[in-house]
Amino acid sequence: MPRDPLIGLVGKPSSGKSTTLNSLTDTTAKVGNFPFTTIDPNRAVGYLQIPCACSRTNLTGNTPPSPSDEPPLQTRCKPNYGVCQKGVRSVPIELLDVAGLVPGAHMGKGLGNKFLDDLRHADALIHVVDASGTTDAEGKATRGYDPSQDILWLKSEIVNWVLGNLKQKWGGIKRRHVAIKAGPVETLQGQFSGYGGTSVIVARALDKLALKQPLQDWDDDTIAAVVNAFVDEKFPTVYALNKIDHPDADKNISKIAKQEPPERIVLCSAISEVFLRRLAKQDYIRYIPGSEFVDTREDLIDNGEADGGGLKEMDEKLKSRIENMKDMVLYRFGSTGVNQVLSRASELLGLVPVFPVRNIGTFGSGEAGTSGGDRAAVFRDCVLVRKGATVGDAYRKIMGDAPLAYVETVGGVRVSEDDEVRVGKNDILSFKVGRA
Ligand SMILES: Nc1nc2c(ncn2[C@@H]2O[C@H](COP(=O)(O)OP(=O)(O)OP(=O)(O)O)[C@@H](O)[C@H]2O)c(=O)[nH]1
Repeated sequence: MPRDPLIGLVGKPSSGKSTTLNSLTDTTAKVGNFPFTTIDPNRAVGYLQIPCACSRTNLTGNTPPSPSDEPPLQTRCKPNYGVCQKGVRSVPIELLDVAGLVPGAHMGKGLGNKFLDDLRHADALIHVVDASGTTDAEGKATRGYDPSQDILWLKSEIVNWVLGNLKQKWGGIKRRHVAIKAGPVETLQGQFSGYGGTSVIVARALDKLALKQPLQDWDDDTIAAVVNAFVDEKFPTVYALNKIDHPDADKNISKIAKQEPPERIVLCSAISEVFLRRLAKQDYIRYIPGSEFVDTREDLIDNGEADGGGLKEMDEKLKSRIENMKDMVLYRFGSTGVNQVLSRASELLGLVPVFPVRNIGTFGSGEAGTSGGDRAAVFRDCVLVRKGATVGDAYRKIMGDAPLAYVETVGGVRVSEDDEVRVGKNDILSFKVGRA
């Protein structure tokens, strides 16, 4: 059965990894349950925000049109896991906290191999970079450090780890490759499977390089280029440029922006997100996590809520911190950026949310005419599948090995097991179990 996607968080000490993880996994937020039963100590559950199927205005689920402008199904959306607020659904996703990375890790420095061993399970990485330049490569306090260096050394640690292991065995690998007349994908997949490398990933890496020479003639540079391409494919990485609230961050961000593609970069201030959520919990402000909207008691009174929305009065020091945060982070960057970090990682992986429903007419989970459960509720479930997944892949992920009779999508239209699942197409599915 295809497993759930796993996103690894990496970063040198003091880059803000724990703060970022805390803001992504905020257990006290109203996010509901999650479906993962066995959680490793170094795993955590984050919530990926996606536009929910309930926000599609063309879906009515056999209900009379709503008198308001609201999409007709939105008020009845009740996820089993996570939450859905005004059509924005928070879907649980597993995160892996990969600790102890410092330069030299591939030679066993820091937590070294332990770190690299954990990493092999991740499908994508979030590299938390201290964009303020106030911590050196080992995480010690300094000023004026160039954080673009962190991006380079972290990648090279992973590459050197894989390369070191491969080169130790290269003689034998070559001989076997020639003896059994294997293809390069087959041979390399055998070597890279321990890092979660599938034949599709290996083939994509080799396609990018378009090598002419046969594997047995590869020189050291070619082997290194192959490992580099494999690491790029296996661990697509988002750079979370953290501490953007710090005055030194701007120049470092400009430098990294010249070095890395824009879709890999997200600017964030993890500490601002943690701070805002804490104040919201203590009823000092109204704040939708991850948004740019922060309302104080005064703001709400100005907006006509006489009791200030029941919010508490803040002292001058707290008020000025909030104003400062609005100026330095929210107004300049649109949000604290923390939610975008996860969204970007999911985009890199090409995750597609699939909404399995029992009843394709109502989008509910109870069959029409049966009792039990909240029959008015819609889109109870949502699972994340990878780009290119088929209806059959989604079925096996959700239902396991049970025999499949047929599958329907919106409008009761039958779809084939081989049809691809995409956002807005074949992503609301009703599986009929049994013999066709
Ligand atoms: N200015 C600023 N400081 C931050 C931000 N995020 C984290 N910090 C500070 O950076 C320091 C390190 O943060 P942590 O989250 O503990 O960093 P870490 O990477 O988990 O560090 P280790 O536990 O040593 O691996 C703390 O003093 C945080 O308060 C941010 O967005 N802005």
